[in-house]
Amino acid sequence: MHWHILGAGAIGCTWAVQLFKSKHDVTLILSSKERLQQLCENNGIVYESKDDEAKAYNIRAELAENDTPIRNLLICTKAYSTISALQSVTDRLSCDANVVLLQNGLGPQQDVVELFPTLSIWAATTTDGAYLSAPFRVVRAGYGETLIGALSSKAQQSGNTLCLSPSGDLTITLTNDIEHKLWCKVAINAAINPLTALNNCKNGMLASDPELSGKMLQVCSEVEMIAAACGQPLFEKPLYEMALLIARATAENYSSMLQDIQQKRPTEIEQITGFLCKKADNLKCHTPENRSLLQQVRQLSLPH
Ligand SMILES: NC(=O)C1=CN([C@@H]2O[C@H](COP(=O)(O)OP(=O)(O)OC[C@H]3O[C@@H](n4cnc5c(N)ncnc54)[C@H](OP(=O)(O)O)[C@@H]3O)[C@@H](O)[C@H]2O)C=CC1
Ligand SMILES: CC(C)(CO)C(=O)C(=O)O
Repeated sequence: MHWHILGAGAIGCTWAVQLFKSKHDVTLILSSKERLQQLCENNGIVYESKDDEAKAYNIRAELAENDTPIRNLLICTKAYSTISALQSVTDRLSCDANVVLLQNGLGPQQDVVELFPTLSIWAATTTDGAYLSAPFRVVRAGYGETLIGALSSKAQQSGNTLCLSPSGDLTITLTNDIEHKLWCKVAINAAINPLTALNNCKNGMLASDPELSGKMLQVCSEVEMIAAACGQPLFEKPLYEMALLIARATAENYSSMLQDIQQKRPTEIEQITGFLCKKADNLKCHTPENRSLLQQVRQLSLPH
């Protein structure tokens, strides 16, 4: 199976290597000639993990302007780039193409389904962890699970025909309720990411500092109210208990939002808290804690 991957960051490089190792044909679609040159100088993607020493994988790459058809596309950009990334290659998609969106946050996935109603759109959410130690040098930091499910009606009608597994060290599970899984992930990210970003602290502090735990409790109650009003009840346990569990399990981690701010990159705040606040506005729900976090993180986030 031939997979094109748009977004050769930490997650895109991880997937490229794992699909390549599982004998899929893989082509990266890069954003510029400079990035093609970088990949070439790197001798491909260098991948390392606790089980594998650093090793280079010679993975093919091209620009969006190339005109070969795309049958399977995985988009692993940040959520704010999903739509423009997809638009850069839409004229190359074959009529039966599968498009998989692997991003944190919510909003772009639904926008893509609306903008491209005839495409077979899938969404994915992952608890894997990876980071780049340099361009195209990826370190697999955590082994989690990736849930994938059909989002558009065309994907739903096609059944579970997505050919992604077996895919090396990735644990991939198909789900028929991906929207709910995306809501659960966005709720956890809304509980943890803005507070750690604004307080410049590791995730564990949200569980150990009573003042921060109190704020997280308020954030969680508002998020639960919005989710319920949108017909998306979250976990069996209260969101606050789930967020505390995850903050403790990832106590030594810096959230992705804090890392984005520290490294002067745009954040995904609009697709996390921004998405929830927009829903709250439409439903006339009062969500002062999330609104305040949204405004404060906006001030620290670089525009994209
Ligand atoms: N890293 C992790 O451990 C986890 C990440 N996630 C989520 O996965 C998603 C991806 O994260 P991550 O890999 O860390 O992000 P990165 O920022 O590392 O990678 C994003 C990549 O997308 C590329 N890109 C953006 N627009 C385009 C375009 N139009 N054409 C080609 N390439 C493009 C960027 O390349 P360029 O710089 O050349 O523009 C960049 O390399 C995010 O939503 C994140 O929240 C979820 C769980 C864990
Ligand atoms: C779960 C959490 C908060 C772990 O750091 C995360 O997904 C993130 O940082 O974006």
